[in-house]
Amino acid sequence: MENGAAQPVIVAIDGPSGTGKSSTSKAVAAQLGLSYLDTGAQYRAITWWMVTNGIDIDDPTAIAAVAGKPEIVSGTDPENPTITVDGTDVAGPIRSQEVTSKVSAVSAVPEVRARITELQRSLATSAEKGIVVEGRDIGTTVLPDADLKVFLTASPEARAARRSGELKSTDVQATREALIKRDAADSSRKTSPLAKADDAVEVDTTELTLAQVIECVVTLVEEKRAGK
Ligand SMILES: Nc1ncnc2c1ncn2[C@@H]1O[C@H](COP(=O)(O)OP(=O)(O)OP(=O)(O)O)[C@@H](O)[C@H]1O
Ligand SMILES: Nc1ccn([C@@H]2O[C@H](COP(=O)(O)O)[C@@H](O)[C@H]2O)c(=O)n1
Repeated sequence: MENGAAQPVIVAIDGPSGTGKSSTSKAVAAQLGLSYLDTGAQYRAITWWMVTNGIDIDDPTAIAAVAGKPEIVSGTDPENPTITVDGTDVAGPIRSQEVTSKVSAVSAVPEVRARITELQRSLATSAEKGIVVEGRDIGTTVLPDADLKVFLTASPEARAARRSGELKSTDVQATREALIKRDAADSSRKTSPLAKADDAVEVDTTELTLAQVIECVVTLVEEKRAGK
């Protein structure tokens, strides 16, 4: 560019539950001065709205009929990501066990995905310096032209141990089963399933510390920017 300013860079980070997408994406965005978008939080927010408004989660037609109603707003500062529904801060409630157990059913409804995908694209294109967007279908569907695509993986055992530590739960086996069940639902849905894009760089984080994963992704972004 003429004034020497860096071009905005779009980074897509996908992968199954508990692979470190949120922790990594937030830190990479903060280090590089980019915006950050947690797309899982958006699907959780619309699920929270459905539950709060008594919509039958087992009825995709009922979900589709109201998918356009809630106004979901995501704040994209990696130091302070926010999420509101119709003006209410839902950052806490969207992490409830009830929302976690229902989000895969809601996110499988095509009308929900169309609505949320539109929001995601609009936030990505308006991020002045660029953005790190994390989810399940970012590299394959939402932002197929992203400058860098990363697909994080980790063994179910490592992911369950991490998640149990976070939730202060001692039942690692139950956590492992819940993760596997959610991944299976997210991977088998018809519309934009959880999948690795053909041109994504796969990073197995099982034996890596969070700091090592962050460093790896920052290096990948810097290499892209340098045209390597
Ligand atoms: N490489 C790592 N080593 C150890 N712990 C990690 C690593 N990466 C992430 N964690 C921890 O694992 C937990 C899950 O990480 P995180 O929420 O970032 O995963 P996620 O892929 O975004 O999960 P989900 O899709 O379910 O939201 C967090 O407590 C985080 O601190
Ligand atoms: N791009 C995405 C992101 C998320 N989902 C759905 O949301 C659920 C919650 O995601 P978390 O990352 O917050 O755990 C996830 O299980 C998916 O059902 C999605 O479909 N697409």
